[in-house]
Amino acid sequence: MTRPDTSPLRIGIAGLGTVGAGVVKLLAANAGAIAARAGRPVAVTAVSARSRGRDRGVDLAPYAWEDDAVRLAARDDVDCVVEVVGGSNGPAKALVEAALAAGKPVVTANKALIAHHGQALAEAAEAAGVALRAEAGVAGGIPVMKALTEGLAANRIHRVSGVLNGTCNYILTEMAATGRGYAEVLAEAQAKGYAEADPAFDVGGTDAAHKLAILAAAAFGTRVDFAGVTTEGIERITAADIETAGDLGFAIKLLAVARMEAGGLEQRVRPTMVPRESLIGSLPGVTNAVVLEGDFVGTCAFTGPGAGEGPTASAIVADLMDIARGAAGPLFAQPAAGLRAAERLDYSDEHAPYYLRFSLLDRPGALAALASAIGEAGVSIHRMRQYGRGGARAGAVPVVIVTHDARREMIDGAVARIAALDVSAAEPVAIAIEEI
Ligand SMILES: NC(=O)C1=CN([C@@H]2O[C@H](COP(=O)(O)OP(=O)(O)OC[C@H]3O[C@@H](n4cnc5c(N)ncnc54)[C@H](O)[C@@H]3O)[C@@H](O)[C@H]2O)C=CC1
Ligand SMILES: N[C@@H](CC=O)C(=O)O
Ligand code: NA
Repeated sequence: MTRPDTSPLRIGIAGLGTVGAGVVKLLAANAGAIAARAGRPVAVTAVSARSRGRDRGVDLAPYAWEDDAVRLAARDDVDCVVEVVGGSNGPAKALVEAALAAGKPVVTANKALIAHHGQALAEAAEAAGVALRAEAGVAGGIPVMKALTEGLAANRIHRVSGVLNGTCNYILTEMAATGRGYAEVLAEAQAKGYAEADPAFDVGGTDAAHKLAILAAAAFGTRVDFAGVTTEGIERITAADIETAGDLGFAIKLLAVARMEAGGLEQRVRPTMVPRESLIGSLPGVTNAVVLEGDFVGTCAFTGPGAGEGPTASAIVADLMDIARGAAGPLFAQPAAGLRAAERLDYSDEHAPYYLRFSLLDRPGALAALASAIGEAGVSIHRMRQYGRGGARAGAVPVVIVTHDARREMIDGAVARIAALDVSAAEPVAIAIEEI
């Protein structure tokens, strides 16, 4: 029997923002427990960021500095690289490729990188015989990649769903709780370190789509198909939509769903109204949820913080500890070469009730024109409510409709007809309702 390696695992960290600084702090704060559990110390030796002098609340004096992050890969005192720079190309990709080529394991929080280049990078890691791990990149502190790679690995998973973007959940719940506006709450999420460098990735749904595509690959044994995710963000959701949803017993969530049916893969991210008291409907603040449905285990639900310094650092250090133990499993729960290409499922027949919000000029006949446009699109109305004057535009009145089950293309048809009416004062909003 060979003796276990008890020498320190020496880490080079690229990026010292919210996540990188969190990793430095966590490795220092819990060094003893980490060494005991991993069987050897995990110690930072070198770091890189854009600015050396910035105050990050951590003392960088003990660590070697590299201006060029990619050089971390070549350092003799770095055994393992942590990439927390961000971005699907540029220095993040160059560094990860250089580290793997040098036979060094990599831990990253960069879901954009993995969603775009995960297949090639995982194959490069396997060719080099080293680990590439990205737990922090998917639902932050929730150990969901580990669940798929280890605890649930014996199951065929047929559905993955949940809330995968902390910033959006923070915005939606703060707006609901405080009545504050979208822009103010988004700025607060940025200040707390939850948002991406470009928050359009959060509110536009792209970040959740990156994570969903990675989860789907690990859950279903398919290659990452980020381009196959139908994505819609929360940018057009207003405080009035959130309040009306509440009146109807619902909460609006940015729901991500991937499911495998008869070999076909559906992946979608969209604002959805879900029952307010449900697991998903009641998620507060930056909390994420991932629900995995397996053939033998049944349904497992995980909730926890999806973003922020501490939770993200927690996930990165857990990956580092697996590497220190020599026990890091494959990125996508199986060797990347064995992943099959995903066939996209045609789900155009899927029905759901929808919440529709229109803004109509307050004129005689406006409501009748709206109702007949909806009827012509083949959509049947379940409930309708007209609010008093005082819509976003002077002289405009918000009208909310809940439909019976309808296909999305029927809803899109109704929305297009109504948007073209001369009494329509603003672009309509359509949100699916799911009784999850
Ligand atoms: N903030 C969060 O809660 C979470 C972030 N992530 C991911 O973690 C990564 C980092 O995110 P944050 O720490 O929030 O970003 P951040 O913007 O706070 O930090 C980025 C760091 O990278 C450095 N950097 C930029 N260009 C560089 C270059 N060319 N060479 C070396 N360093 C460079 C910056 O100086 C900064 O220190 C991203 O991929 C993000 O998507 C993942 C999960 C949660
Ligand atoms: N911007 C992301 C950060 C974690 O992945 C989020 O808000 O969830
Ligand atoms: Na995670």
